[in-house]
Amino acid sequence: MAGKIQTLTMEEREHLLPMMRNAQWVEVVGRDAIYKEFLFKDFNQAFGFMSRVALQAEKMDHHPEWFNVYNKVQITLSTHECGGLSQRDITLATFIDQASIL
Ligand SMILES: C[C@H](O)[C@H](O)[C@H]1CNC2=NC(N)=NC(=O)C2=N1
Repeated sequence: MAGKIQTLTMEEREHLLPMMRNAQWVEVVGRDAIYKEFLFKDFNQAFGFMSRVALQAEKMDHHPEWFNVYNKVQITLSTHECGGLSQRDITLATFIDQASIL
C-alpha cells in the first residue's frame, strides 16, 4: 500500500530547490510552497496551457493553486496532505515548465 506522502527532507530541498529557483520558481514566504508566474501572448495561449496542466493534475491526482487573468497565470504548488512541499510538487512543477513552452 502506498505510504502517506511526506514533505521533502532537508537533503532533498538542498538538491531540488536550487534547480527550481533556476527555473524561476520562488519559495513562498511564510508557507512551505513554491510559486511562479507565467505570461502568454493572449488568453487563448494561457488557457491552452492551463488545459494541459489540468489534465496532468488529474492524471497525478495533484492539483495546483492557480489564478488567471487574461494572459497571466499565477501558480502556487504545495501538498495539502502533508502540509508542505513534496516530490509531487516538484514533479508537477517540472511538467508545468515543459507545458509552458509549447
Ligand atoms: C482526494 C484527493 O485524492 C486528494 O485531495 C488530492 C487531490 N489533489 C491534491 N493536490 C495537492 N496539491 N495536494 C494534495 O494533497 C492533493 N490531494
